[in-house]
Amino acid sequence: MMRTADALTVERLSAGYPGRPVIRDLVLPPLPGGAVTALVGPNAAGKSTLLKAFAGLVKAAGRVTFGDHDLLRLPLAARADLIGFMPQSLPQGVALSVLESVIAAFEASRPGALAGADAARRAITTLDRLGIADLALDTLDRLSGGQRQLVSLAQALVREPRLLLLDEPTSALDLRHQVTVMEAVRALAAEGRIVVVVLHDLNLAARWADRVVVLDHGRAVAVGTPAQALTSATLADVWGVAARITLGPNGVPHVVVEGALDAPPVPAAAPGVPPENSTAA
Ligand SMILES: Nc1ncnc2c1ncn2[C@@H]1O[C@H](COP(=O)(O)OP(=O)(O)OP(=O)(O)O)[C@@H](O)[C@H]1O
Repeated sequence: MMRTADALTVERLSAGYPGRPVIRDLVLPPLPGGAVTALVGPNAAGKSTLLKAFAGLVKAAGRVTFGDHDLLRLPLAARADLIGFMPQSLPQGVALSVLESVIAAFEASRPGALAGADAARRAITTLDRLGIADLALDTLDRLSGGQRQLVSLAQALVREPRLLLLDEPTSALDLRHQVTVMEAVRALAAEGRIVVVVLHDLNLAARWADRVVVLDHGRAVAVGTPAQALTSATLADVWGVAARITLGPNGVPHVVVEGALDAPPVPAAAPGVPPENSTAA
């Protein structure tokens, strides 16, 4: 039975690479179980580094607690038991079938937990949940970019982790698959998990996340509901764009980017060029 009271707390977290500090003294309000948190911010803000710090894949100092666990001091095997991490890209050159790769992802973290047939059943259920059971026997190397992304997500989900860290799970997906993935993300959170998802599409974040953390230069510059965190002022300060934000009837903000703040004005259409959709006389 999933414990729903667990929250992820981050206190004075610093993380980075040798000679390259990225996250500095980060403090976040507790991220509760059952909620989807979108992590947004410009390129190189430190979003992937933060997820990797939670997962134990980069050097980190400070304090991150998850329920009773002191995450940064937990041995990697114990962390792998709690956390499902979907990286930005799937490694190339792996000659496994989709199904074999998802079974392998399960067995890597829970060796011997299920007999072969049960592990296979679980892997197929996971593929089915993401609408890609028909890819089960395809070789990883022959998949499209979007299919690879869905398989990578299946590898993170198959262990049913309590903390799910997804790095841009929708960046290569068509509209229909974006919805499939975000619905799956919401369903996973509804089961009591904590989901932290890196997204570049702010409207996707606004539509699907309960809260948004805006990261810039390794610091959280806005945290709150989508409407609180995604303001014109934040988009100007952090992304350098002029944006109009409208609020839908359910309070969900919609972001329309009008241009770069330092860009020259867009020239008017040249005279004599018929507007689109007009029929030339
Ligand atoms: N392995 C590494 N070694 C050294 N520096 C790295 C390494 N990986 C990332 N960095 C640096 O850390 C900083 C943050 O990178 P990170 O990948 O966390 O950003 P991000 O917010 O996820 O960016 P993006 O939106 O472009 O994916 C960048 O300046 C990057 O160059």
